[in-house]
Amino acid sequence: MKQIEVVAAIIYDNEKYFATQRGYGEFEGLWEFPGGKIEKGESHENALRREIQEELGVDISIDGFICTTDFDYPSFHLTMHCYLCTILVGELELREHKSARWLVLSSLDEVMWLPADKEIVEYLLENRYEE
Ligand SMILES: Nc1nc2c([nH]c(=O)n2[C@@H]2O[C@H](COP(=O)(O)OP(=O)(O)OP(=O)(O)O)[C@@H](O)[C@H]2O)c(=O)[nH]1
Repeated sequence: MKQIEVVAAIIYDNEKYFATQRGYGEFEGLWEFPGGKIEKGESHENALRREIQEELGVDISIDGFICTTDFDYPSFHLTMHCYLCTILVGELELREHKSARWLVLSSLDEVMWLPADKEIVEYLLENRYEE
């Protein structure tokens, strides 16, 4: 089966987490943590900084590793590495997503997450990551 390796940013500010809604493709309308595929030879950190700059127009600080999750979609196997991040420079701008929300922990379940992200949300709820 096809393997996809992705990095995702759990962007945190003032007790809220930044969730984005996919604007195109098979999973349009579902919510995710921004990020994307790691290119050949690229480090997780560089991939994450590049993707977040491309998608949201901001520079981030990567403050810690949260977890890696694996998920079997019908047509590919996903490995996703999640990092706790904060915004360093820039104003958030939705260049690819159709919508975004800052969610406190208790409202993380108010949006329809991509299937692979449910485990991440549970992990955040259990571990209560903070700056
Ligand atoms: N960025 C991101 N991707 C996720 C998450 N959860 C999850 O299942 N994915 C899946 O991981 C895959 C890769 O993400 P991507 O953003 O690079 O995908 P894409 O299809 O838009 O890539 P493309 O822009 O190269 O076409 C997608 O199939 C996406 O649905 C998540 O929280 N963040």
